[in-house]
Amino acid sequence: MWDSFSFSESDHPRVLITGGLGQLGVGLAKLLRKRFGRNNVILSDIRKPADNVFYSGPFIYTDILDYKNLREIVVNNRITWLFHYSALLSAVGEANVPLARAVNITGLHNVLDIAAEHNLRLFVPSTIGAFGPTSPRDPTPDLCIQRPRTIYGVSKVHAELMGEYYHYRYGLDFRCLRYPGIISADSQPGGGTTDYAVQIFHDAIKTGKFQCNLKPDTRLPMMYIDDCLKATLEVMEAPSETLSMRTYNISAMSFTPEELAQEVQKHVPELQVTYKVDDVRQAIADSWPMNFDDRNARRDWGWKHDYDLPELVTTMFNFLGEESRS
Ligand SMILES: NC(=O)c1ccc[n+]([C@@H]2O[C@H](COP(=O)([O-])OP(=O)(O)OC[C@H]3O[C@@H](n4cnc5c(N)ncnc54)[C@H](O)[C@@H]3O)[C@@H](O)[C@H]2O)c1
Ligand SMILES: C[C@@H](O)[C@H](N)C(=O)O
Repeated sequence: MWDSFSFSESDHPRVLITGGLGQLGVGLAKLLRKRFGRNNVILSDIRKPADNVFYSGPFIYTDILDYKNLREIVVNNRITWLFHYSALLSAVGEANVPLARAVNITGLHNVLDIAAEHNLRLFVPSTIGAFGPTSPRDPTPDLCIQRPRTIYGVSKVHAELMGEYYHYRYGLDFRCLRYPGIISADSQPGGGTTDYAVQIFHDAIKTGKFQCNLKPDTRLPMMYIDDCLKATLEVMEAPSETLSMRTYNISAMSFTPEELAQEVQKHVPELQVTYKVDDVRQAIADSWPMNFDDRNARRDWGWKHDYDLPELVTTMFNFLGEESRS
């Protein structure tokens, strides 16, 4: 269906993004299309895309739980790189453990087997949620105890270990980054513990009131979406021999709701913040890293973030302010 790409585009990887209609996938597709050509990047999901997404480049229905459907798409489109974004995040995962187990674990098995069979370069994101209460939390290094207490975290540790196992056992080119909580202006988070840090911007603009579901002093690692997507492309393009590991922490900033609210109030001084703690999310956040040690990523493939907290907040308001004026 998408075979009419130009000659120069044929030198590039042929990319498939699974779970691409969530918070991160559309932005990733935009970045990759700029780099590799519009028709070389196929966005996929089980949901119906909005018009602007559908018309911005190739989109296809892909259910990662349907092994044959996934394999057919990889074969028919001659996919060479796969970004596996489908998942149920931490809070929605706790609300539906059987579905999270299916999507995050069985789905990953399908993706791994197809990637190994067709010699794909495979990116699977992991998360700060892959650590737990017995991990060192301030800071959390790449290699330490990982005993998460959510199905999301358990499935992500499983993904890290399975990907690395397939790499060493079968030569699969598996690459994995542990993302912090990601903050974006033009896409909504999909039900995680860090969602408050996106919601505060929308509520500040719309109502001037924000009710936070975590305690004011809950410190978590966070990152602006542009940094996250830049890191993802960089680690996929890094020469294999520069990667001393296959799973890396990446970090940009760490803050508490109180610190974020203070920075937001520099732009919206009238913002009123109240706290109504969600026990499930609070317990999850209390077991996660407070600061992330990403020295190995910085050393091996030159990772460097661009956005700190003030820069992030200014960028979010510039974007949302423009949107509300248009
Ligand atoms: N957003 C963050 O803060 C963050 C942080 C760390 C890691 N990550 C990881 O990055 C990836 C993308 O995150 P996101 O925030 O865009 O997630 P999201 O929840 O917003 O989107 C996930 C997508 O997966 C799709 N999906 C669910 N079941 C599926 C199935 N059976 N087949 C195909 N697709 C299916 C959903 O429809 C959804 O569009 C995830 O793996 C997530 O764990 C995200
Ligand atoms: C941190 C991350 O994996 C996701 N945003 C969550 O809170 O579940």
